[in-house]
Amino acid sequence: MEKLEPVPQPEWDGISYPSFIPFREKGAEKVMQDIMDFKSRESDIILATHCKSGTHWGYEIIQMLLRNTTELEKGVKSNSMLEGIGDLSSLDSTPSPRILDTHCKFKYLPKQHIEKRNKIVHIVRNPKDVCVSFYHHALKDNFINFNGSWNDFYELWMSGKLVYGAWYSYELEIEQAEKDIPGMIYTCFYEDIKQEPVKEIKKLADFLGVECSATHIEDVAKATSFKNMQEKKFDITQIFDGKGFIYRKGEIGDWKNYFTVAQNEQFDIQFNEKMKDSNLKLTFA
Ligand SMILES: Nc1ncnc2c1ncn2[C@@H]1O[C@H](COP(=O)(O)OS(=O)(=O)O)[C@@H](OP(=O)(O)O)[C@H]1O
Repeated sequence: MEKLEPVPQPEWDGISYPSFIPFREKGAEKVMQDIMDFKSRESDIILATHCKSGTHWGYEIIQMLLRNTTELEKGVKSNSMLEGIGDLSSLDSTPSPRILDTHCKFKYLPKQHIEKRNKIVHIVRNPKDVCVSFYHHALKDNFINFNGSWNDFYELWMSGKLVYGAWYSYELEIEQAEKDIPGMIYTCFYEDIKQEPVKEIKKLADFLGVECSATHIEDVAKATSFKNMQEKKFDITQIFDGKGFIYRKGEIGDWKNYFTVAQNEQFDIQFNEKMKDSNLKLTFA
């Protein structure tokens, strides 16, 4: 594959962001302040994820539950990402309930949404698989300043300097918020949804306050299977090699195909140190 020229990455508050975030056009301060000042509706759902944790998947499950449909949303999910939309007032015309997704840390979420205790769905994924998924994304899409090998990417991850900040700080911050404001955030795990989609989608429906039949839940699980989404969803990177990067593999444990024994040991040491006060129960299968 032809190598891409690196592009400069915008920064704000010590964190770098992908080049498609409209920092250059609007100014970083304005983009982030607009998110924090965003006027929330009671019915808004924020889908909060660190990158590559299953955002597109979660988005489709939520929209199917809320809209009582099994149709995948048309097109690329780009008009719901808080930091990706240049002009947030464009969301004024989106009918309720709106699903708004973001990879920004909890402290940058819309203040009103938090004050009103509106719902937040948070998906966590084994960070080793997140790292591998991120690596593939970075290779195909020049949204971060990366042009290297797996080992280079692994080092970048370990340095905590990837876009949106370190996985650890993201997850620890949202875990703390979940403790501080009980009932507002629903945390689910990529691996659980993959292994028991019907059970997990039912739990999500309960959190969202959506009543639906067992048949509908089963249909949503089928419609949002990796195979169906990979086949039917348009992925902008299909222009690169026909495969895209959003619906790449959709598996648990792909990290084992990339991490060396030494990298895995080093990762575990960092993970155990950073997460020593966390109660997150992750699956490292
Ligand atoms: N339906 C379904 N089932 C299982 N897995 C799925 C599904 N849809 C997307 N994916 C996988 O999620 C990974 C992409 O995560 P995100 O959507 O969060 O990416 S992004 O940060 O918004 O770019 C990416 O993971 P990898 O395949 O490991 O790269 C996707 O394949």
